[in-house]
Amino acid sequence: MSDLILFWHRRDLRISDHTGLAAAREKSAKIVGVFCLDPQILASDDIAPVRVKYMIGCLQSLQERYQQAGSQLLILQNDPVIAIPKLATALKAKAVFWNWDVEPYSQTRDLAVIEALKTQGIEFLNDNWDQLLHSPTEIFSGAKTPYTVYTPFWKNWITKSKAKPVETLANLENLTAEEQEISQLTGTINLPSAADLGFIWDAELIISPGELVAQEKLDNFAKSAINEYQEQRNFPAIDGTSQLSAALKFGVIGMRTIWQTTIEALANGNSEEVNASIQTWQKELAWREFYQHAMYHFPELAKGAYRDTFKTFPWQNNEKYFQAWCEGKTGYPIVDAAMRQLNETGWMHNRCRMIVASFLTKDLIINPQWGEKYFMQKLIDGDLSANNGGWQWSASSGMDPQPLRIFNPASQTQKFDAEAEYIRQWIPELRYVSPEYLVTGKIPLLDYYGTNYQQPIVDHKQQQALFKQLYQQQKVIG
Ligand SMILES: Cc1cc2nc3c(=O)[nH]c(=O)nc-3n(C[C@H](O)[C@H](O)[C@H](O)COP(=O)(O)OP(=O)(O)OC[C@H]3O[C@@H](n4cnc5c(N)ncnc54)[C@H](O)[C@@H]3O)c2cc1C
Repeated sequence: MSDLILFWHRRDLRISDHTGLAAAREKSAKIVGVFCLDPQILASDDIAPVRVKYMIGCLQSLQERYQQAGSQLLILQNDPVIAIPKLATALKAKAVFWNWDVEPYSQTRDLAVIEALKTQGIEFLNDNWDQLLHSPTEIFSGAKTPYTVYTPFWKNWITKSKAKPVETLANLENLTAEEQEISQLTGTINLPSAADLGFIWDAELIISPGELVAQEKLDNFAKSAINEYQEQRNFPAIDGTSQLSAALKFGVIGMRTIWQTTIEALANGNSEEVNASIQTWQKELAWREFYQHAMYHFPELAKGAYRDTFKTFPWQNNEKYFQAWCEGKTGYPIVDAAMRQLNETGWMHNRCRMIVASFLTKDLIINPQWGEKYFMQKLIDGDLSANNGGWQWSASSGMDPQPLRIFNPASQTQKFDAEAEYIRQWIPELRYVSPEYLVTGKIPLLDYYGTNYQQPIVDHKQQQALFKQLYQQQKVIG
């Protein structure tokens, strides 16, 4: 009989193209998966019910995938620092394997698990960076320091050779009947629903869970939309992007598989435009890695502004404005449409994420951390590194060298939603207002009476002048 290896899944809910599982499979055929519902994570105040529902769906699919491979995925609901070593000890596991993560909480927790395993004499392997093409310990500047600017990071990152997808887990041995009983006595449970955990999301998921769905999504994207990505990705009324962010957040698809798809697409690309489009998409994948590396090297990013000027910025933090922003009732149609898309579906188009983040910070002069947290409370793909990176970029508080980027909601709409299709989709009360008013945001007074739509809560021109003034003062103080 083979030695038992427990594989602890966290943000890698699949069995295909999985480097940690492949490493475990080289050692033994007896691999049993385990996922621990961590009460500390579930109790934090930035969890989106839609994200939990998606995750539970992915766990269900992972259970099926394990069964097909001949084994199973066990579920625990307890502090992993206690529960994982306890289960491994009870089952006399030879080793516990998992993939390493960049987030500060994960790293502290994992070190505690390692200590507990060591005291039990159980082996562990945790140095796989499955969710990245290149680990944060691989990419450094000429001065051997981590990059703080994206473009030089990309130039270096793209030159590094990338691993091929690894084989899907198969032909496994399962626990014996006796071991099954022991695992139950040690606290394994049936997979609960999101509602059982107290997270209610009644609407249909905008993105179906599971690795087979994610693979299909990738295949469909690679068949057509990737070829026009550069052109189409900025228009929120068009399905021009992959919508793979939730799958990537939970590791429902492997990064090597995604990369390989882009290489094949480039090989089949029949024009310079098509190849430029594919490379633009590759650059987005590199943004994801850049922000994860940044979080690993500068964990203080999770706590607030990176730039000194913004560490003590006099944010006005008007609660009524914040509420209006959250509810999509600012009177700025593009901002409101985007916030309503987020509230109703748990997803928002990237262009709109940038617009609403700029609006919250530069027009409403509200601390970006408020917006960052609200996004985490709503997004199906909410991810600490990407979300923090996006907010710091938009607020000008991050590592980006171009500090004052202020989006004008009207000109953004004219460029990216010129027919106001997106606005009319998400703001039903504006459906019958002429697009020419919606794109400028200058809606005739008469239309407000007919629609009940909110008049603008602030004046963009005035607010951007105020923001610039505060910024200049702050620079002098700083
Ligand atoms: C304020 C703000 C907050 C954001 N919060 C998140 C978040 O919580 N989770 C998240 O995954 N993305 C976040 N993003 C990045 C981006 O908006 C989403 O990744 C993208 O909209 C997801 O759609 P897609 O999968 O169709 O992307 P595509 O355009 O198809 O891109 C492919 C993949 O590349 C990655 N990616 C693309 N753009 C970025 C980016 N700017 N930064 C990091 N990774 C990127 C994502 O994993 C994405 O799935 C945020 C952006 C901003 C401006």
